[in-house]
Amino acid sequence: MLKALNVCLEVEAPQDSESGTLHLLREVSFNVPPAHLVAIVGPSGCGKTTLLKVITGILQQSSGELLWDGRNLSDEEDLHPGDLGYVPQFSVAYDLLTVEESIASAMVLRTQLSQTEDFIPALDHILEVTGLTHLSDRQVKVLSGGQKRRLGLALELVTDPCLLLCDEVTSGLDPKSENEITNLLRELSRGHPKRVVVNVTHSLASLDAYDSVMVMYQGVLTYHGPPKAMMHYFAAEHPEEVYLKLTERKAGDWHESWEKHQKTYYERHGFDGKRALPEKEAAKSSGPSKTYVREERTVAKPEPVETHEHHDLPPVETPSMMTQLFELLRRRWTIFRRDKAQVWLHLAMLLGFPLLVVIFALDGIKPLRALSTHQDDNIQQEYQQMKQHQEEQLKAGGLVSGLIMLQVVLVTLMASNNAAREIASERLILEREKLGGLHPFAYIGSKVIFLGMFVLAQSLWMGFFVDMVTGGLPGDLATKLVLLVLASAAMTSVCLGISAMSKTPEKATILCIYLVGFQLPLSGAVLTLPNWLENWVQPLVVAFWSWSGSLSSMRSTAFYDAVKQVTSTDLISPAIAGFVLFVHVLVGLGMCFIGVQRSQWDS
Ligand SMILES: Nc1ncnc2c1ncn2[C@@H]1O[C@H](COP(=O)(O)OP(=O)(O)OP(=O)(O)O)[C@@H](O)[C@H]1O
Repeated sequence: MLKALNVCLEVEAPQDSESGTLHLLREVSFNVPPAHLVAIVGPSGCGKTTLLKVITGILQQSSGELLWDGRNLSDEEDLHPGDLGYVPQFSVAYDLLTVEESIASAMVLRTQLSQTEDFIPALDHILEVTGLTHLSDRQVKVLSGGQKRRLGLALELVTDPCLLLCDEVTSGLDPKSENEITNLLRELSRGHPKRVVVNVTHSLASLDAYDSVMVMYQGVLTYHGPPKAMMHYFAAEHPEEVYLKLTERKAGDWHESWEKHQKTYYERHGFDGKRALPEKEAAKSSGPSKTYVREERTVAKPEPVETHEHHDLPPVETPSMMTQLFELLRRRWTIFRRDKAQVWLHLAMLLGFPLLVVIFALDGIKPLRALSTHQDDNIQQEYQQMKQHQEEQLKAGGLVSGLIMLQVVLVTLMASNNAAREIASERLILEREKLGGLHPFAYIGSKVIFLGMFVLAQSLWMGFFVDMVTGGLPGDLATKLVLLVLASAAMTSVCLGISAMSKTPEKATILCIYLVGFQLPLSGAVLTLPNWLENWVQPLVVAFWSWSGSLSSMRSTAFYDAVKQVTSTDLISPAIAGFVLFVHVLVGLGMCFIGVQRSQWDS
């Protein structure tokens, strides 16, 4: 049984509002007996979704209690992820996966069926009961609104939950489909002796199929009883008239009225967990409010519940973290492969950016090579010899510094492009999957491995290619490559952190673009910052560490002096630069962990 006792939810009102607090739910109390299908109806904005979110635990009530099967959900642990099914209003499937792939992925992430031979039959069964078999190989992006709602429901059926909460799963369907889905919800409510199915709906036409209806109005519960008795309670001829009746009184008055009648209605219809009263006795036992409610006509007797034979099985166990991680990686890779625009963009950047660096090097390769032949231990002598070629040397210094910086900036640009939207663009799916038992480390691990492949491919190819074409830039190649990889990893990690903390992909993208945009001017490679500012800014600038560490790796060559002539920014040793970049990676991962853990349903 699902029970609510005086559940209230208050939030801070917007600053310009007169009162300091908004009462989204006020003293909502109800009992929903087992094997029961209940509809929540009410005018838009009356708190239906909010009530569902409080039941799921997404929102925490300010006061009051919620009990499931006698267990207080506020004091004890939330429901087991396998016991709770929540179909939100929005689609929680990836556009580029097919219907079948989406359900199969939910099964792998939320159950241990993937290891067994029951996997395919279970998948086929879910497709069949939700009427999606003929759409199984269709991509989610081409589904209609109604079909997406069926899919949302199918994704929740993978764990056979005891408490199934649906937010407008029947909205946007044609009357036939709406009937089919309502009947399916009804059948599901009978499929387990303890199961409760709740559906928020705007459609008043098919209320008769529900065992009971809750009518919400401005955050209060104004009625909870059988659909036919609802018409009587509100003295309405048609269900639609109920909404009109609601506006005739204040929400508080409706609430008081219902408080007076709730007990009687519950006793009469057996919602208090006891047997329903015989009809005659029930009619005597309560008279609805004389002023607002007419004499009761025929009260719909709840249909005899046809409970399927069902053993009280423990909730479906969630799979191991590694299983989830590999499934997330597999799924991410499938989505990436199918997003042709992304694939081409990545290829263009991977191959085009190193070419861009090389184009800038073309003119300067000659003096660069000339300079490289003069390197030896006697730098002073070398310097004297080179004095006459002052101009070429300055050019070579500027070129070496510029080429290293250009590589770093382009690599960080690719990194931010890879990571900025990675989490923010799938936030709601992540929230749903977290509720379904997804381990945050499995999720973050899959992102680290997926983006790590780009980090390695982009930075190593950039480093090797430029080195190969220019005939070898000065300095130790291995050190330069490590610093380039670390620059890419640091920017990827920080941008992934920004993505995890941001409410929308747009916000994440803008922040990451700013971050990359400021790398060049703040690195000190072109203009030197004042000392007092440098100490504050430099620790945060990825490009500075990779650039200056790479230049320092040339310390034993004539290039170092040449470079020092074109910049007065202090250059940091490769070891320190590598360490600071590694710290950046850790900070980004920390942000990512905090952001992923944080609940962001309102994205
Ligand atoms: N976090 C919040 N802060 C402030 N107000 C909120 C918050 N969440 C919801 N609300 C407000 O609470 C009210 C109820 O919202 P809710 O989404 O529950 O309505 P609803 O009955 O489901 O509406 P609809 O039928 O249109 O989906 C709305 O006025 C909404 O603006």
